[in-house]
Amino acid sequence: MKIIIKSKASIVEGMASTVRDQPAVVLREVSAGYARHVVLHGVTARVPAGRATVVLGPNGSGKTTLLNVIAGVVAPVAGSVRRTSVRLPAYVPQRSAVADTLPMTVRQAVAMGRWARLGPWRRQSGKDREIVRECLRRLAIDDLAARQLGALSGGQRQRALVAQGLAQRSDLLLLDEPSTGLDLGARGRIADVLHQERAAGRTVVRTTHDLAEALRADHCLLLDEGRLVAQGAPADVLTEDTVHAVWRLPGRPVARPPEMTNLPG
Ligand SMILES: Nc1ncnc2c1ncn2[C@@H]1O[C@H](COP(=O)(O)OP(=O)(O)OP(=O)(O)O)[C@@H](O)[C@H]1O
Repeated sequence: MKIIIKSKASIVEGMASTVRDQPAVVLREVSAGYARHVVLHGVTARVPAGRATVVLGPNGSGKTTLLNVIAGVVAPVAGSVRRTSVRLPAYVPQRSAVADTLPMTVRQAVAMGRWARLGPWRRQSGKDREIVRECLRRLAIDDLAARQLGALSGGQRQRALVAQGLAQRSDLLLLDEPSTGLDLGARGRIADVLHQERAAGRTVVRTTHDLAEALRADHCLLLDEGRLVAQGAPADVLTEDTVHAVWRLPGRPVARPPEMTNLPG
């Protein structure tokens, strides 16, 4: 294992075993954004299969955009994205991205996770209904199943969105800040569920602002101003120096954030 941090035109390489795992997603020189606004610049990264990966970076660094690119919601303007998963990824957006006014119950919202698998008449089978019940149970929201989604608290709604993601039964689960703003109980519940998904061999990728949570993941992608500045085992990537540099924290003599120019694999 090694990590190298140099200044401009430098290399930050977390040579953890995770980077040698089979990839679930490979991005090569990806640039992407919205209309004429390019947000990601030449991102080359790997997401190891069957592992938990966190995407970190300051506000506006491009975490959601990267997740959108992996999900296929945003197409790159340059570079390539290769997903090895057979199924479409399950994407759990930030709850602020979901309208409060959606006229549906929690059960209906979770059942939407089955839509891609339903037949032409969108009729749920007994198995679909069982999967929905199971996902409601796993997120401890079965007692809220008949409530309107818009009438829930932020934390309850977040759990409903995660349940919808699980209901898709994808082998690649993408979550945008699933724990932000949640109380300890809700965070713990979501952490447990994601841990179980990973233990079942699924690939879990989530964005977060929580360093402690990030350090518990297997793999970390660190973004700064739309560029990948480090990837590897979280303990190797999230060193004090790197964190101070990327988040521009005061009290450290780091002139500028490191820039990744070379990647393993
Ligand atoms: N739909 C959009 N249209 C135009 N620009 C967008 C859109 N979504 C995001 N952006 C811009 O892209 C840049 C990166 O945003 P993104 O949401 O990917 O960052 P982030 O790292 O997830 O931020 P945060 O930590 O605040 O959630 C920002 O400058 C943002 O204003």
